[in-house]
Amino acid sequence: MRYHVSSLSVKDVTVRYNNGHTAIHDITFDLTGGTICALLGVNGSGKSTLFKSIMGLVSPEGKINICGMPVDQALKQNLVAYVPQSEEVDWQFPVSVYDVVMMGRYGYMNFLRLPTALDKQKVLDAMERVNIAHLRDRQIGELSGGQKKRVFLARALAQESQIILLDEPFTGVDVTTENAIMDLLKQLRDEGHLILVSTHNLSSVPSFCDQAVMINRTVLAAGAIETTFTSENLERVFGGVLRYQHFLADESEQRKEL
Ligand SMILES: Nc1ncnc2c1ncn2[C@@H]1O[C@H](COP(=O)(O)OP(=O)(O)OP(=O)(O)O)[C@@H](O)[C@H]1O
Repeated sequence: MRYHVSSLSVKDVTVRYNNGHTAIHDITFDLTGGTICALLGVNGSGKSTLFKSIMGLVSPEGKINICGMPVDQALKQNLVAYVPQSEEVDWQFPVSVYDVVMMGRYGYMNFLRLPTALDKQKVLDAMERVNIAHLRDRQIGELSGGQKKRVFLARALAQESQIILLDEPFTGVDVTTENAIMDLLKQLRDEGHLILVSTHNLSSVPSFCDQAVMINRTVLAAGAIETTFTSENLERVFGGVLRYQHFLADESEQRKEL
């Protein structure tokens, strides 16, 4: 049982990569537990860079506070779990589904990494919760896109972190898996977790997210979904891309009427 109130505070965060490119600048927002927040922005707007900053994988200027602690301290306490974009994973790496989910328990083990009975039970529970227990001995490269996503979700569940970051969890998954992932995120939200999820699937955002942070290298809009997920803000963030989506929706409505 954890007694931390989960919170994430990002203040004036700027990331310059080694090639001199400023990927994000002056990003500021605050979130507290029991929420699902969508992180929205076009390709290259800096969503993954922001996740990497929160995970301590890049060193930003500015300040990130997790449950009242600096990033390195929060990571040592297993307070943040990360579900990466599929492109960032080496699927040829020879590990089984069970091995990947067990990685979520590494932060609880000593340097010998010998799992206890509790670690093994948590891994089994996590696999069952996302319905991949039957795949436990499969090599991760031998899975479908949706199954791969579930494996990394299970790793995050096994880690039992208060804060869960998901980078495009719906890319390449079918509608059934997408709904299953959304239901799981809602359950975790109701259990008090703080969930930050980047997605290009705008149509599902209002039905499962409570808040949104919209970025294009810096924050363009942030707040409750009712006040932030407006056509005006979406136009600012997505511009012509969104107009095209509307056009397609209108077209399919017309087809139904014929
Ligand atoms: N390691 C790197 N070195 C230099 N520039 C980088 C690096 N990683 C990302 N960038 C650049 O930083 C910017 C933001 O990239 P990032 O991957 O954070 O965007 P994103 O919003 O996650 O995009 P997408 O929706 O396509 O996944 C882009 O212009 C990208 O080219």
